[in-house]
Amino acid sequence: AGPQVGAGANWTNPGGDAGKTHHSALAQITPANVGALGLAWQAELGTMRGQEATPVVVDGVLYTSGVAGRAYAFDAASGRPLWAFEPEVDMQVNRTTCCDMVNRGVAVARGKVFVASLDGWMYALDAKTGAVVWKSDFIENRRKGDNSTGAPEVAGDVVVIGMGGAEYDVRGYVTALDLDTGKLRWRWHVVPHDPKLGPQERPELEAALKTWDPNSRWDIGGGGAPWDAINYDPETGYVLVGTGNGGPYATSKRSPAGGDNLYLGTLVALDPKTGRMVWHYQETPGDNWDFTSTQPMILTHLTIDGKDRSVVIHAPKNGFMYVLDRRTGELLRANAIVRTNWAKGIDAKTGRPLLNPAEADYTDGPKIVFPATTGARNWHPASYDPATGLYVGAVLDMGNLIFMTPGQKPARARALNNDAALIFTPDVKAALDTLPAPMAEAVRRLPAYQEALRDPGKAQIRAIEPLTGKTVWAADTLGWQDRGGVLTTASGLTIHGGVDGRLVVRETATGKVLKEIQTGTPIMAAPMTFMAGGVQYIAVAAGWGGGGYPFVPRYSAAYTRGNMNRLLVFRLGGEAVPIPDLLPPIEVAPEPPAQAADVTAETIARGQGLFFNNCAICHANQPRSITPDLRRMQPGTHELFRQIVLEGALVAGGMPRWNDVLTPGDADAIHAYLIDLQGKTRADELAKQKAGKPLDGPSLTILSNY
Ligand SMILES: O=C(O)c1cc(C(=O)O)c2c(n1)C(=O)C(=O)c1cc(C(=O)O)[nH]c1-2
Ligand SMILES: [Ca+2]
Repeated sequence: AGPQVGAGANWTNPGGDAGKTHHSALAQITPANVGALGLAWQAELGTMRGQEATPVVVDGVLYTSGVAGRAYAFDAASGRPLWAFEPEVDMQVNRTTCCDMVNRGVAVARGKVFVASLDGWMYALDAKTGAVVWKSDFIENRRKGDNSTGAPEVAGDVVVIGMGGAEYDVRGYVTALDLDTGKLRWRWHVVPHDPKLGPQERPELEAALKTWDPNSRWDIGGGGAPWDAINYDPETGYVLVGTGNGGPYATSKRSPAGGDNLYLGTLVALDPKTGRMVWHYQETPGDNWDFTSTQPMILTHLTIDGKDRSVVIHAPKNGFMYVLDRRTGELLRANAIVRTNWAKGIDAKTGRPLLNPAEADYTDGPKIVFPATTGARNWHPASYDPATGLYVGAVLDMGNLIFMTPGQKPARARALNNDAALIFTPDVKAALDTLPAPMAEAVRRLPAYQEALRDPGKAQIRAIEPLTGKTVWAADTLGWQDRGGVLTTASGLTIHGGVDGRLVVRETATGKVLKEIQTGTPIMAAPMTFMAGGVQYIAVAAGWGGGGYPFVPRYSAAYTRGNMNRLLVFRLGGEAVPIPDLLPPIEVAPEPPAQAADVTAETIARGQGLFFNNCAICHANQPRSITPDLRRMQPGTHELFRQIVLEGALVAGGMPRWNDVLTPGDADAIHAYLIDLQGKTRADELAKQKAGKPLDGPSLTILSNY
């Protein structure tokens, strides 16, 4: 492939073109006529979980994926459904999914559509019928918390897929399966295994081992899960992979003697024939902060110091924007795009960050670290527009308070082992009152606390010069949970969504808004564009979810109108989008049943501990959460509580069974805690109702663990 041209009539993979630039060469829709943009067709996806996939269009057929690895095919012009596929998913996997049941897209090649299910099976479907041609289990160790949310990537005659679970107990890897048969061709592990178990699988892992304490927490797995970005680069023939964060989070727990802990937080180039590593560049040596490098990559050409260079542009979670030579991994540029206090910069000579442990190592006490674990960037695809030279994407300039409990704990199988608590800077001030007094005092003394008060954070759609990191324009979104994917077109348009349900069209050069369409469903996924029957269309998946999904922001259409997941397709001269009705006001929590006779204050306290250890990552107990608000359980749910928690009575709906870790006594203690909480919630809400106040006040503090 030569210089970047962008996608044409077809949009052949979720990134659009071979470089995954999310840029289109199409120009039928222009700044002059975009005022006439309206709905061409829509498809309801029958779920209220998140949508993150960018659709693919090949010769008039639109293929895409949805919740837990469902796949769909539509006639791209008319929206006529051609087929739909729903994998049989073992919902026990939800015990180790940090960030909802999302899926980021399909691959299409050789008459087949490839999609990976949440529980780690690759499905090759007949592109014409949706029938399963083969399926292949790509999880290495089913006793661990491995799962899958990413899109498969075709590289020659293999399909490559990553996995997730680095907040739990996994050792990360990518897997290559034979395109025609699904047979395992190779696997590349991100981090070494316990050296006591014998030689490493590959020479590059023997090299990596030298950067780990021999007494690392191998039992927890080390992490590194490459859960999103994988790019096959036809120009070099390499597969580029962005690897994930360390597990547990803190280096001092994971690898007590320190070290870079290769290949965490790294871009690696692999040979797709063998899986052998060709080069690597570690963006976050010795990751402490869930700084994954799994964020989407863009492959293009840039003129640097007068020379044309084949580059990868990468802005991972850690707050820097990197430009690397994609043949060699040589660092060409690195600039901070947000506040970063974990590193003072990147040394251009060595390519290494200038680490700042005084401000960011939380081994001996709480720290406020910029950026937050949510990342300066996350999975939301950005776009590179070659005409203006602008990288346009969602950027979050925010930090978090991070702290951990002292000492080492035993690993818990298929459970959270990240061992760090997080409070985002917009909530830090309010949250200090809930912390033990000495910790709150320590936080108040941090220089970064003043910074958090001065500017708790902002989320923006920004246009950035990749070589300088300089922002050319920025548009505020509604809050840190309002982040979205971006499309640019050769006609000078930038298109993105908002979680309040708007589709926004801007002028790429200036950011000026040219058109807004209210859809009534939150839009986080990236819009894409294609031609069918001589007409240019713009398609986007709509639905709130992903990391932090149980905390539905008040400003999102998920909160005000439900979260009716849809695929929305637009064209010039289209119609108004049908908008879902407003939800009725929240009702007072129903009266809970009486506590069992033997319940004491200790039972309730024990139940609360168990709840926060096992349940709270999904059940945030927020009004209008996607997972049930357990302060509002109906009598029937209370009656079935043990069956639901221990026997899997609601497993089909996504609620796993827990009888392997919780005893009936534990389940009863959790129930006692929830009955107590429901009673208090009801009393509080009755008082509010009496005072004529709304029941859903300002958003509660977010204490996240992902
Ligand atoms: O470490 C991991 O294995 C892992 C997996 C995932 C995922 O698979 O979605 C996310 C993260 N980490 C993560 O740190 C993160 O911020 C995140 C956001 C999202 C999302 O879909 O919104 N997924 C994930
Ligand atoms: Ca993670």
